[in-house]
Amino acid sequence: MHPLLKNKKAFIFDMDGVIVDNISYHIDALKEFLKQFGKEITTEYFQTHLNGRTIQELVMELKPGASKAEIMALSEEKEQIYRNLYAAHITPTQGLSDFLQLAKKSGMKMAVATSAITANADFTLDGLNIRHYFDAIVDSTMVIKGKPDPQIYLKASNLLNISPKDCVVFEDALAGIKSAKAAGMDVVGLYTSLKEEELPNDILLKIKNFEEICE
Ligand SMILES: O=P(O)(O)OC[C@H]1O[C@@H](O)[C@H](O)[C@@H](O)[C@@H]1O
Repeated sequence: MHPLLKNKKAFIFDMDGVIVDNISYHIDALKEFLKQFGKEITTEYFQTHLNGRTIQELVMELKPGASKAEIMALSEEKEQIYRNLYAAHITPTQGLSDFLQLAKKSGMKMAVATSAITANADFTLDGLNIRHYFDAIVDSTMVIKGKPDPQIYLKASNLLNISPKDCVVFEDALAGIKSAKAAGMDVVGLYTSLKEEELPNDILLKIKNFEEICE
């Protein structure tokens, strides 16, 4: 285990871009979904404005005044496109399985805190058969405010019963890093979705994948 992580008590994992390196599939799915609204996005716009935020919030911007049921139906529509695209490719981020085993053996509490909807969390955690590693799983349907608000990370630390200062968050997205820092947690940034130099510098570590911190 990396020396900077050893004296922490809990690891909280973001899901998309961290547990799976899948952001290009989300971008393709979103482009497809947005066609019905006559909208187009660039990869850069996605990275700076949308990655890590909930699809529900985006749907609310696309359809002001939509009911909760309409928001969830449209969110599910986009996420179904994503799951169809990614299902044949689902793979854990390099080194993840070894890292989860190592962390579990060293007594670390672990949680997932994702802006995804429940169906996507199920798809990923059961698809990779890793649900059993986690003491808590928080998705976007369980909080009122999504990332960059700190609520989701605070809820995860609360469920683990570990103080924020003893938690390390693994994140790839700018909104997610803001959320974790606002919750008072240290962040390990994965440069999966963004380039290394695009991640902020005021974080604990920048890594390409979990292999780097397994020893
Ligand atoms: O990185 P996280 O918090 O797991 O985020 C998941 C979300 O990331 C966003 O980028 C996607 O557009 C969402 O559809 C997805 O649910």
